[in-house]
Amino acid sequence: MKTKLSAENLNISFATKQVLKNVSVEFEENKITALIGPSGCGKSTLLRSFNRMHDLVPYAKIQGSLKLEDMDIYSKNVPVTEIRKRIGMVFQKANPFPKSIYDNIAYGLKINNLPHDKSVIEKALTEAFLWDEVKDDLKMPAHRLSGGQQQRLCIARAVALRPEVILMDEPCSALDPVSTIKIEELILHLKEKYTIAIVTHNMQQAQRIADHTYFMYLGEVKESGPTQDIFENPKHEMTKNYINGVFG
Ligand SMILES: Nc1ncnc2c1ncn2[C@@H]1O[C@H](COP(=O)(O)OP(=O)(O)OP(=O)(O)O)[C@@H](O)[C@H]1O
Repeated sequence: MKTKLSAENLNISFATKQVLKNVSVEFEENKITALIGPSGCGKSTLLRSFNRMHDLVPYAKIQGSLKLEDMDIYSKNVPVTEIRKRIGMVFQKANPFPKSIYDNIAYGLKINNLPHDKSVIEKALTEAFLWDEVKDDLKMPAHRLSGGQQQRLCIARAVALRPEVILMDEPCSALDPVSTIKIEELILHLKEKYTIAIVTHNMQQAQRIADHTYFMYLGEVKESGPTQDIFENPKHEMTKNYINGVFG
């Protein structure tokens, strides 16, 4: 097993509020790792720190080591554009650009000086299980797609840049059950090529797709392990209570 992405002794504060406390996590290559825990425990803050989304928050203080393989994600020598090319991100609410389906994919390729001919667009849309549904409407504004299709478009946009890691922050929480299952099938397919970290509130989802799970509480990692162990045999009472819905 190879560790693709890691955080070691990570502490993050926003002004005087400490949000992450000595967090250490490892995401293995070609695996899906779920981050679970009650609202406000710091899951999104952790995920976002991996592609430097807090850079523009002047009162954010980040201490500790974050690495993509051996590369220090916060090194002054590494441009943030390179990080975001290698570590893609998909958000809770699909956020397509106000452009056509085709241009949603082409735009990111163009600004990264990558080929953006139709075959590349087709490949990304195929990889995101969307091509067959949109191939005759590539010039249609992306916002006319359904929510689930928009989310798959955002995934296509991320995979078009050939990242190594895809971070997903509750990618299905705004979707109906059928669209959710489609995205889960897609995520399972994507792990053959990419390393995936996903924040989810959906315990069934974590069990259906994640190889490994971290349970967080009040800014700390309380327990981690193979997903099946976490759900069937949690070591801590708190993990047990959370996954059984005693609190959330
Ligand atoms: N940019 C920011 N400025 C100030 N506080 C922030 C910022 N981002 C996050 N926080 C705070 O950090 C804490 C953790 O938030 P975070 O979104 O990481 O939690 P979460 O576990 O993902 O929650 P949820 O499951 O509800 O999305 C919260 O108290 C939140 O208000």
